[in-house]
Amino acid sequence: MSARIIDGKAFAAQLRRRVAAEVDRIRSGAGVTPGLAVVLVGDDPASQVYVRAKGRQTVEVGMESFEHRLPDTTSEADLLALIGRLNADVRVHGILVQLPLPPQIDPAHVLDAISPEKDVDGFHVVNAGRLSTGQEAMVPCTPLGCLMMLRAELGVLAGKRAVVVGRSNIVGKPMAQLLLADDCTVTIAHSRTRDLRAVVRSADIVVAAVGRPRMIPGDWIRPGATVIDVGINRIAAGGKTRLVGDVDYDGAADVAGAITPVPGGVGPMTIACLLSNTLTACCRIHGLPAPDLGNA
Ligand SMILES: NC(=O)C1=CN([C@@H]2O[C@H](COP(=O)(O)OP(=O)(O)OC[C@H]3O[C@@H](n4cnc5c(N)ncnc54)[C@H](OP(=O)(O)O)[C@@H]3O)[C@@H](O)[C@H]2O)C=CC1
Ligand SMILES: Nc1nc(=O)c2c([nH]1)NC[C@@H]1CN(c3ccc(C(=O)N[C@@H](CCC(=O)O)C(=O)O)cc3)C=[N+]21
Ligand SMILES: [Mg+2]
Repeated sequence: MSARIIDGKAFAAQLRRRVAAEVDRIRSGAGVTPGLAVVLVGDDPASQVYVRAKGRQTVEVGMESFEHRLPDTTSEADLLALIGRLNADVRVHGILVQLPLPPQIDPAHVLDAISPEKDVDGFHVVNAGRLSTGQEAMVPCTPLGCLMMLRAELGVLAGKRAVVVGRSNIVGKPMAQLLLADDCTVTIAHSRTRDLRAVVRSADIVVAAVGRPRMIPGDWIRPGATVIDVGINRIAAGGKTRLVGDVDYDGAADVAGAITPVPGGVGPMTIACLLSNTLTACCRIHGLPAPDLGNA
């Protein structure tokens, strides 16, 4: 079998067009322009690439973009003070502090300081709690993007056996919550899981969020399964570098029913969902009906 390729770039472009249309609508209707503030501490090259892409796409959908670049010597107190100002700024509806942060800053303190209603990453404990108890939440962008692609690929997810490999607070755990909310039978695997091969082999849906290049070989995949590869791993390739996922793409594409490529899969959807979350946050803050763009 040869898997369908789930085109995350095309999905993301389509979601951005819908966001742009809604931004237009609330600007002319309510006189409100959604604004997203992105904070980058330090000069990690990968983070700079993401932050630049976010800023550009924010402007492209008609939102206001506020970028704050701080030196990697920034103190936690100074970063918390900036977050306080962004929380109070009525032009700002979404706040994202790019991770990872330099070692003198405790990410938990930072995520805690962001007003939950402006927490477009969905990393605040209030949003994690709201998601896991089935209340209206800001949903983390990466799992939300994965869910949207899975729904588009499979239709109803109820009853599917889903295996999420990875249990981080930003990807694995919220991904499992979203699949559970869509009535999947969910297994969360991690570094202490016994016989990972057999666990993965049982899945109709595999979401890989580990951070180990091609750790999941094709022969672990159940024939016809849908594979969502969250991993973004930069590896050396003939003097240059390239990105690969957590799944061996070539091997898995022979057996899977459908698979996301890396790059061009989950990554672009993550940024599109960030824009969608900013629109949602803006609508909730201003008491406007939030459009349903496939949100959880
Ligand atoms: N496309 C996108 O938009 C995004 C991509 N990513 C990418 O996704 C990947 C995961 O990110 P993140 O969740 O932040 O990573 P973390 O490092 O926070 O978590 C990795 C998880 O993988 C588990 N793990 C590690 N080794 C194994 C193993 N041998 N077998 C099974 N499980 C294992 C860990 O288990 P344990 O808990 O036991 O240690 C942990 O739960 C990375 O490649 C990252 O770059 C991340 C965010 C967004
Ligand atoms: N507060 C915070 N929120 C995040 O959502 C967040 C973060 N910190 N820190 C880092 C991770 C990682 N992440 C990615 C986003 C887009 C791509 C993406 O668009 N990738 C392209 C390739 C980009 C390239 O070529 O490098 C693709 O997969 O096609 C990847 C990774 C968001 N993260
Ligand atoms: Mg995210």
